[in-house]
Amino acid sequence: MAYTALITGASSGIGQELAKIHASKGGNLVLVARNKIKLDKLKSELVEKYRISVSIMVMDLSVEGSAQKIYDQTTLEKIQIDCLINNAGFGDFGFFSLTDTEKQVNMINLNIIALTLLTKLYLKDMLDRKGGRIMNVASIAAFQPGPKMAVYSATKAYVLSFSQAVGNEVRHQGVTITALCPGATESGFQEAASMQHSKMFNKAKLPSSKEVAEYGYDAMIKGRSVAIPGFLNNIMADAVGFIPRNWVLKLVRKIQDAA
Ligand SMILES: NC(=O)C1=CN([C@@H]2O[C@H](COP(=O)(O)OP(=O)(O)OC[C@H]3O[C@@H](n4cnc5c(N)ncnc54)[C@H](OP(=O)(O)O)[C@@H]3O)[C@@H](O)[C@H]2O)C=CC1
Ligand SMILES: N[C@@H](C=O)C(=O)O
Repeated sequence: MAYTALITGASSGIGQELAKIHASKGGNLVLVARNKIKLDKLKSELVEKYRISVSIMVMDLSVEGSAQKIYDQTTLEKIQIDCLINNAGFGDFGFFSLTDTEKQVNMINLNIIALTLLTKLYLKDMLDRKGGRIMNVASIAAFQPGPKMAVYSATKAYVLSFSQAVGNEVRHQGVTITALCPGATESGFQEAASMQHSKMFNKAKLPSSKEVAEYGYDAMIKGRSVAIPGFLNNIMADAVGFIPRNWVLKLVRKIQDAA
């Protein structure tokens, strides 16, 4: 029986690439996002190429009750989710006092609430079966506070902390939880976060969504707790623990001011 992965945010970027990787290994898919056209296109491509089963669920995960609806649908269709990838997320660049309140709240609902509830719902079934893989997509932004992306960085710090803690709780029960912490990556993220002109994203060469997805998928299959693509991102994540906190804040602010 093919291994089924549910991937949120599969219509673009890292999530779309994760779907392609899983399909290439013969895995079935449940793809969740808001953009039906993109999901239908990806489904057709993957079914045609790999002869796998692909279900799509068009859902705004920032809306209350959406996680339960997804779980209820896969249960109704008797789709066993062997691998849950909570990838959907977005950022918002700017001073907190000036950002749009609704967008900030939606970010918390998506990046934290939906991720937490989907983990809660599917983890129970995985524990009952004594088997399963979960990947929660955090960020390198999780390792320190982020002036001018204060809420986003805080949501990713939650994802990292939550994933490591629950992963430890279930570590001998056949289920692993991996927190993927990418740095700036080529995807639709920068447009959604109003960072199209950010120097952070206009560097000569950013890793592609495909590269990040390949790294993350491999780490998830190996059951690694934290996966940080990129040598410099790993150095940064480790260094933060040794640098005085106010220095870290000043450094991040300097980077964001240049963004
Ligand atoms: N790119 C980067 O620099 C980095 C990204 N990340 C994280 O990686 C993850 C993937 O982002 P990335 O691929 O880069 O960006 P993209 O913008 O390309 O993809 C984001 C995905 O999330 C989905 N999504 C957004 N809002 C919602 C919503 N309300 N309900 C359901 N799905 C939603 C989008 O689909 P749709 O619009 O169809 O709903 C899309 O498929 C995010 O969690 C992001 O925080 C972490 C570090 C760096
Ligand atoms: N996309 C980046 C934010 O600026 C990140 O999440 O690291």
